[in-house]
Amino acid sequence: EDIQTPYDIWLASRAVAGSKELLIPGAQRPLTFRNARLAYMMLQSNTFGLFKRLCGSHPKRTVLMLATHLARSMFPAFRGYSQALIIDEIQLQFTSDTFSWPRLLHLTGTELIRRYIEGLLDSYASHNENIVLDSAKFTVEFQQLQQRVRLDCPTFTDPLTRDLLHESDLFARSFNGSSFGSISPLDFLQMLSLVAEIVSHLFLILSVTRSYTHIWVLVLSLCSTCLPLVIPQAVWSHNDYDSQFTPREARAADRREKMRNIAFSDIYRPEVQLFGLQEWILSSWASAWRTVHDSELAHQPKLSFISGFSDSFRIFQNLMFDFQVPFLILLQSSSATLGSLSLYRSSIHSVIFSFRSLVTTTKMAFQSVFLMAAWCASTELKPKLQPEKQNKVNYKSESVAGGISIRARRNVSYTYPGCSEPALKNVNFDLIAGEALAIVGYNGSGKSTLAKILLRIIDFDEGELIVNGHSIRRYDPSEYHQHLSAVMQGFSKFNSTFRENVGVGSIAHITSRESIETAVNLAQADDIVNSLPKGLQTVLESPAFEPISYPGSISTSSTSHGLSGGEWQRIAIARAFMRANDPSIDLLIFDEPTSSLDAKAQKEIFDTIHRLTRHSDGSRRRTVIFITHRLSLARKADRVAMMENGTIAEFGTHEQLLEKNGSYASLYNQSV
Ligand SMILES: Nc1ncnc2c1ncn2[C@@H]1O[C@H](COP(=O)(O)OP(=O)(O)OP(=O)(O)O)[C@@H](O)[C@H]1O
Repeated sequence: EDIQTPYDIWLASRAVAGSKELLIPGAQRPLTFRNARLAYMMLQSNTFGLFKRLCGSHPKRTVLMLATHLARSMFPAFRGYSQALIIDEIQLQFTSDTFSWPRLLHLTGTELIRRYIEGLLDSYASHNENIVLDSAKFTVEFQQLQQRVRLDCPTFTDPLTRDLLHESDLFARSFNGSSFGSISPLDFLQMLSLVAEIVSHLFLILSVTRSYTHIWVLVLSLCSTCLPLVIPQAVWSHNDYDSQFTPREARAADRREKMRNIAFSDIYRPEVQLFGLQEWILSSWASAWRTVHDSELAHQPKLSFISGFSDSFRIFQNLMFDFQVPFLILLQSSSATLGSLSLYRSSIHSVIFSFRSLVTTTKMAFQSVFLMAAWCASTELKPKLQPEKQNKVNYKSESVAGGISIRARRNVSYTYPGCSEPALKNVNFDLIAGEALAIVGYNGSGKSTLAKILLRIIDFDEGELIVNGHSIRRYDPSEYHQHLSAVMQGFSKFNSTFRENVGVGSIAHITSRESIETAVNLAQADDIVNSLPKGLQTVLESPAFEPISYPGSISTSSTSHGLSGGEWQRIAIARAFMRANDPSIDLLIFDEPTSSLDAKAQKEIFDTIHRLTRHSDGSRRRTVIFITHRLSLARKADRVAMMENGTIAEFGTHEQLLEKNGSYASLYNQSV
């Protein structure tokens, strides 16, 4: 097997012995020799790089975190030892009749100061650790989001890629600890600390084992520790932010979720690519994250100089109550001191508990290695539509006058993944720059599929598509998208304000009220805006948005406003008009943009589209392709493509097709 990259390791770990099937995403990997070897390979080649990537913004603090983690793991042994010394001293004073209060106070005082310093160090270490972890959490979530908005639709259709992203998400989410357990690189840190704790205790145990009494204590301790294995586990207590959120923070938390939703949802992906929303999503998410994080920080325990005290008082508890009858009996018949026995016993307890934690943590870490592999591999994923560097050509607007020229050659065909029948087959046509093409045909005949291929949202399997003299595959999709505007059939309905729903059509102008109002006016949506309670600022209800509720989140259902299909359609048209008049736009594609509008509105919108495709002197400026079921609109186009069963059955002017007296003529005659 040639296993080298994190992707290879991840894929190999999903293999089911004796079967060709793969483990379902998120499934636990069995502990086999092969998986252990894979985990080792992953750790060896990627752990350092990953740590560097996640904690790279705080290198000094990370080193300090590692050091304090190790140092703190030795505190319990050190504490036990110093406690034993005090007990021995007191015992000696009692037995030798030299008891003195000042001596006792001196000893206790020294111990209190030691504990105070230890508490202070603890507090500083936690403070430092929080800073490093917060930054790692941000990085992991940011990179996850970045990778989502970077990838295109065809990349997501690959089932293996979907599984990879699923497991990579599990890894990213594990940083929050609460939902999936604490599987993360921190497990390795935890394992290191536990090993250090065990070693320090073992060292202590060995150094004080002096008599048979100690062996007895060892046996007794083992018994007393193993019996109550059912000791209630410490329960992770969540910080309850309920009612602590200010409205601004609640809005930020809400916005963070919305941006995540846009980045993750398949529904939004085409338009995220088409309108180049990547940067906007990332920056909006990052700023909302910071607002929420700042508020969470305000509720977290502060670095405190008094925290050392609380721990100091435990010494009294240990001194007074932590002795048991068997130990006292043993003590009577032995030369061992009370302090050494108490230390011995607590160390054995600690070793046993730490060992149990180590086993649990190691099991989790073993699983997390494969999720880590998924995360590392997912950051390397390449968008499928991205051309190889050596094949890439720059899109030149001025290369063809009057818009974009399109030639579909050699039987362009496309079959959706998982389908047996092609949705598009043997498509060939020529469109001169500046021409208007109407695509008509029955439902399911492949019109939208052809539009998506022309929009470079999906690829095609066979044939050749030449745009402005070059294969469409040679353009960087994001560059190509900057030269077109579109209304897609399944356009996005963002759970956001009316203004933002329109503004995303041109991110550069999203804050310009004037641009938005112009686009709204062109799409004849002014009346809708005027009827809304807060005008452009009204939050619209999106069927695609599923808000995740959490304490303090605002209820969007009570504040958002629903719209009709036709009203949403006007928003989509306004969105396309946001950039349609930009000089860089060469192609407009409208997939049934006015299907829900009345005849008058349809005509007016098409007049606007026609105006946008012409210079003021009437010369051609942009190519326009529109899909419509309304043949009275189609007849106004320069060319008409009649689609049937996934192919262009007839192509020509309206008059030519009528003359032909074929499918188009019969469809036309039925509709008038
Ligand atoms: N995502 C998809 N996965 C699998 N098959 C699909 C997908 N989208 C469309 N199809 C299939 O491809 C064929 C063409 O669909 P397409 O949406 O291009 O038709 P259309 O001509 O635009 O139809 P309509 O007039 O109803 O909008 C149909 O048979 C449809 O079922």
